Amino acid sequence: MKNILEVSGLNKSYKDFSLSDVNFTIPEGCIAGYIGVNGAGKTTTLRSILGLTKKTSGSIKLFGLEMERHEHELKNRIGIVLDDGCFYDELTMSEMKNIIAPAYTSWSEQDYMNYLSRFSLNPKQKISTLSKGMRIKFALALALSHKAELLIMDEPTSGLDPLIRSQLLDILTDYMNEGGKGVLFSTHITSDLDKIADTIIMINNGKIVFQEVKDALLDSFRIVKGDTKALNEDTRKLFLSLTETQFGFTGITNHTLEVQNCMPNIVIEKSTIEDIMLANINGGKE
Ligand SMILES: Nc1ncnc2c1ncn2[C@@H]1O[C@H](COP(=O)(O)OP(=O)(O)OP(=O)(O)O)[C@@H](O)[C@H]1O
Repeated sequence: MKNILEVSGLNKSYKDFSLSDVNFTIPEGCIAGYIGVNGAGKTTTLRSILGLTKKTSGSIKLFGLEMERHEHELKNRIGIVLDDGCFYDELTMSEMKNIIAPAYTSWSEQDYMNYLSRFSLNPKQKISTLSKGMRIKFALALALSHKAELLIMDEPTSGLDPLIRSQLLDILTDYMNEGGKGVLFSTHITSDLDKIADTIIMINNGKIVFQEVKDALLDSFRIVKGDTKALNEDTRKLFLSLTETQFGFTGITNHTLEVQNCMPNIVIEKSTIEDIMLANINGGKE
């Protein structure tokens, strides 16, 4: 399978924060969820990929081509939805579109009009009067109207109501069904990824913690509940994170079989992506 995006050895240093040796790939046909808590380095990664932030070192390849050497051609093939929007507030959506569309060689006015209608957006409305959800829909309409093969979206669902979030997820599903596409979607609302992501990439404190196929990831971690008497020096080591109260313990493990074998009277439940993300931060074990 071809890789749509390859990030290798990406480093970026600010005064108080560094992205350190960030590596991940997005193969064709993959929706990758890029997760991490506030300040983990998601936006810095996405902006570095897009050349909006100057990286310290590393290689970004899109469709097998180096971003630095083929920036103009490659940007034509990417749809971008950033949380700050980068729009001129005093313009209408139609005027803003007239500035953006000529930058793309494969702009489709028909697709654009279809998306505006699907999103119930009026092209004559001023950008300053758009709600947050409307701004994101407008950014998405622009991103999807030039036959982009990779969509890069920074927190597209944050601040959106459940109805708009669910519409966005439907649109991404339709987009992927066209074939040959990829999506990199940063978020801390991990429940959206339960529905649509194929791969989960987690970043914490500027470092990649894991890149895993979502189903395999969800399969490998389990929540375990039981009496604290079952905890001892050895069994504690089987957990990434543990919470203990007077009523018992709750832990998250990726050693489920061992836990089952050596801990009696426990309850084992499935974990969510959020449980796994938090365990990888709070547990601190690698
Ligand atoms: N231009 C900058 N100059 C200095 N530090 C910066 C700059 N941009 C970001 N940072 C710092 O880099 C760190 C990572 O920020 P970043 O925006 O990448 O995180 P994030 O994971 O996207 O967080 P959030 O979910 O809150 O958007 C933060 O500590 C932030 O303060």
